[in-house]
Amino acid sequence: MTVMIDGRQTAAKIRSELAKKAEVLKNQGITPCLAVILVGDDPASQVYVRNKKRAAEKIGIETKDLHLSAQTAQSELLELIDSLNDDPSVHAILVQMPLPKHLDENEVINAISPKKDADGLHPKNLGHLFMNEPQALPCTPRGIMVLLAEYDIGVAGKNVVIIGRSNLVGRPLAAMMINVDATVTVAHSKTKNLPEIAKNADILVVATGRAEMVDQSYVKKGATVIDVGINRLPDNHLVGDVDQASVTGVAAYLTPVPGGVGPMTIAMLMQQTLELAEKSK
Ligand SMILES: Nc1nc(=O)c2c([nH]1)NC[C@@H]1CN(c3ccc(C(=O)N[C@@H](CCC(=O)O)C(=O)O)cc3)C=[N+]21
Repeated sequence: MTVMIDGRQTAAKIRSELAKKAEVLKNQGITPCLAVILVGDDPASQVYVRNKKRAAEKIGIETKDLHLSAQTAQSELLELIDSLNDDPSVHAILVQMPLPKHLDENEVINAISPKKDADGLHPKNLGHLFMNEPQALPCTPRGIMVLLAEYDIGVAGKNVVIIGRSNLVGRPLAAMMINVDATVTVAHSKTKNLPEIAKNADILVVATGRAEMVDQSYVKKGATVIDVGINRLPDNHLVGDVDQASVTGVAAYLTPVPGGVGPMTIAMLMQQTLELAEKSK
């Protein structure tokens, strides 16, 4: 029997708590505000940005939409970030990734004030995370930790295998897992004997960006499988990085795509915006 983890429901519950928190802040004269910078016209990015905006509106978080052309120069983007850093009405800044090739993502993340780092990706915040004194946290890994807690899936002492070592997901998730006493393996495209290593996992997190690459040969009976992938197929339907049909019946818990980690990412972004607004007092 495989329990499907309901990210939509968990995210909805969190959002309704956040709406109350936003109300409290407003009564204190603070209107929480998230600035979202989107460079270029990637259709997937536009969908995410729209989802973020809708979630923010419902909670009572203001958003500032800054849509720049795909040809925007690095200097222009950095100037925009500087002006948002200096704008007291803005509490959180997110630059939608990936950026067009001619732009330097790391330099852009570095330019965001750590105090307004909606994504928790600034090196200072990543450093705090690695020292187990977390400040702003990356939203997708944080959403995964909250989902596991919500379903009472313990992490301490468990073998956690993370496939994928991105700055957005794999690396910060490894730190979060270490901080709660998991035994962590980070696997990636150069890893040898990947199915064998994955099969050691009590909790397997798949964040490779390769549609349905993980099937039941990677999964230990009774494991928890977290699917971080969002892949749009040519026929326009959405699949994860896990072959869900193959893994169903083997895993004890599985996150679906859509409706798993994705909605949690957005809920965590909203939570962080409120936390940053609160700290700005
Ligand atoms: N600076 C930055 N921060 C991010 O957090 C960030 C980013 N860049 N770039 C891209 C990834 C991806 N991401 C998602 C957010 C929501 C859904 C989401 O809402 N997914 C829905 C379905 C969405 C759909 O229908 O396309 C679901 O899984 O149920 C998915 C993916 C945030 N990311």
